[in-house]
Amino acid sequence: MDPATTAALDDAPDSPVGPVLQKADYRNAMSRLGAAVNIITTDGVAGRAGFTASAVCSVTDEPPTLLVCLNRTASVYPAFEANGVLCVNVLAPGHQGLSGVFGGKTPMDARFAAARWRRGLTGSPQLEGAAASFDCRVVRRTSVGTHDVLFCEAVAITLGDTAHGLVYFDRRYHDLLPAPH
Ligand SMILES: NC(=O)c1ccc[n+]([C@@H]2O[C@H](COP(=O)([O-])OP(=O)(O)OC[C@H]3O[C@@H](n4cnc5c(N)ncnc54)[C@H](O)[C@@H]3O)[C@@H](O)[C@H]2O)c1
Ligand SMILES: Cc1cc2c(cc1C)N(C[C@H](O)[C@H](O)[C@H](O)COP(=O)(O)O)c1[nH]c(=O)[nH]c(=O)c1N2
Repeated sequence: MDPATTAALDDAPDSPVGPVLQKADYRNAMSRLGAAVNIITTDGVAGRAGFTASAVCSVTDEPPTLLVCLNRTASVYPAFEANGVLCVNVLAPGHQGLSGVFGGKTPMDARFAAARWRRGLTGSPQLEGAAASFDCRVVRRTSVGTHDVLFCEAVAITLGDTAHGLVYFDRRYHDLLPAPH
């Protein structure tokens, strides 16, 4: 393995399990793993909440299920835990600013004031102009390290007008525009 491209390793001789990766090495490498950007919303007994997430992927289409990874230290965590429903809103070009607003620290009312929303079947807010929205019930959850992995079964789907998207890669946003035919 090329040392220049290998993550810095802690090869302390007393380590019984071999090399230990540093968190920064993991994050640097993950910054090369481009991902769609999503705003995950919920509403219910614990109130309305939303956050930006790139740790989202498809699990199975029978039943239609996605997973969402949520840091348990996030201010939105209690709302997502109690409500049991959420909407995965896939962002489109032009949503970079909105992603920042939902990416932390901004008060919840100010986050939702930054865009227009509809109420989905589960009651979760659906973003107008999203590339796609998956209105879901959380059917299972498991904790791994700092995060909960939420398994979310879609009960309704809304598809945007055009196939376009927003990707987070190398710690920056990149528009994905329709290819010319
Ligand atoms: N999965 C996540 O929780 C996640 C993903 C992306 C960004 N973020 C947060 O957004 C902020 C900016 O991130 P950035 O991408 O510009 O730079 P960064 O150096 O913090 O992260 C680089 C990459 O590492 C991964 N990552 C970052 N924090 C993580 C975490 N706590 N758990 C698991 N994976 C994580 C993501 O893939 C991210 O794109 C940071 O505060 C970061 O923690 C969190
Ligand atoms: C591009 C990008 C991508 C992600 C995030 C941020 C950004 C900018 N954040 C962080 C998350 O949005 C943030 O912690 C929440 O908004 C909660 O912040 P507060 O605790 O409310 O300030 C994030 N958090 C998380 O738990 N899972 C994820 O997949 C992501 N992905």
